Amino acid sequence: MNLTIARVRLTPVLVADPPLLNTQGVHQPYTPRLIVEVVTADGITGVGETYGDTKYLELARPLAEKVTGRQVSDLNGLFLDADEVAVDASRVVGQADVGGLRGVQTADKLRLSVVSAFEVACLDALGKALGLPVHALLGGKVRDAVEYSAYLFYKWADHPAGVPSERDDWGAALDPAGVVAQARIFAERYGFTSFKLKGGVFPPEEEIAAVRALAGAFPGHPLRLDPNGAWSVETSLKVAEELGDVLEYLEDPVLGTPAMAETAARTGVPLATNMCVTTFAEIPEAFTRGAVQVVLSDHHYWGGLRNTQQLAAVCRAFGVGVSMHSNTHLGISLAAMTQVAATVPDLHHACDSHYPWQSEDVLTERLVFEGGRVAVSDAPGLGVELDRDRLAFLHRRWLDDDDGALRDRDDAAAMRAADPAWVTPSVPRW
Ligand SMILES: O=C([O-])C(=O)C[C@H](O)[C@@H](O)C(=O)[O-]
Ligand SMILES: [Mg+2]
Repeated sequence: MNLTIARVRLTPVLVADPPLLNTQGVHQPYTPRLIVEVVTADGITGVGETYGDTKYLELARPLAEKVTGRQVSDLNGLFLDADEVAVDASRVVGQADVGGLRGVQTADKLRLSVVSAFEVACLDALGKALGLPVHALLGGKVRDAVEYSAYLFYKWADHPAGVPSERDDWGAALDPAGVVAQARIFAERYGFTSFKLKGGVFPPEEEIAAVRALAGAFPGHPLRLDPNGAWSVETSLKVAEELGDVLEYLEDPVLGTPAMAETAARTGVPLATNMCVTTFAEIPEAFTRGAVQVVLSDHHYWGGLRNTQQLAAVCRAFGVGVSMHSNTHLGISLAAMTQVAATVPDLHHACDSHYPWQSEDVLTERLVFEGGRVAVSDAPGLGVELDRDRLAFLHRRWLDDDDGALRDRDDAAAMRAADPAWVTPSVPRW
């Protein structure tokens, strides 16, 4: 068996995204993703996926050259290669990813976000070569299905008039009744039993009312609210007091570890994060100060599936819970999330997934949620197959975006299509 990486194919794509609102603005009608394929000398292809914005592509290209010739089993070597890829300082100095929705931006985090897709692709290829599922390469599954939560968004019915986009059938959700209606669709279509509302869009009283309405419609179900750091400590404490009886956790109510620590010290409501702890370097301060009770891992920026396992082990040592963050990903990443989540013993919260919002995919068969869960595939590798026609179609859309307006996610720019005066709000917004 020859496991040498003979070539790497990088395919940036643009996939349809509905008009989902967050504190920065609104999702653009198409969002960039990067599909990574590693092909072994024996012709086995492994697939991975990550963020597709230009700064990720810029690193993926030299990394693809560097790893050619390595074994797909040489995952540690892959990370050494990634360490050597130069990052343009202007990409990270003073930058925060997607206007701050995913925490600090550092050169290492950028590298990890890219190499994670290569790691997943290598594991997929290795699993296919050995006839083993990825979870077996990670030590074996401890569960047969992984639970996900419904990811509710405030949402317009359509993208602004005149902006090319794909229609979706979700309708608008701009008030408590709309949020509950959206949650019912999630429950009916996918069987989700826990619900996360992306907040930071409307004044906190309106979002409190929406969560109350959800609690009334789904009594006893776990609920979460995530304003992406849009609130002050005092506002966060008020929300915690008003919703403490129905919240599983509050996610990133305030920005930064000091403010999270202050909030955590003054409420019994657990705090979760995918913003103040997004790298190993941020763990010591946050954990010793008790700033977070749940870390939402994201295998893309934490640097792959094995780093996700390591993060879970560190969290276990500190008595901090672990779950998963998600962002406009396709089926390859959902399969990867499911494979690694299946191996994490203490996974006590349903994972986030944007997948139901992504009507387009690059797979021959979409992954399925049943009873809010994705079954853990035991097929070799990730257990997914690329649909080359779909991949080519979505790549063609990326190529056709010749002014590059959609190649870098910009929620504030998308908002300006509806409201030309929109500027990214400074935080705390409330
Ligand atoms: O949990 C989160 O904070 C996210 O998923 C961040 C994302 O960027 C989300 O807010 C979005 O896509 O609008
Ligand atoms: Mg979040």
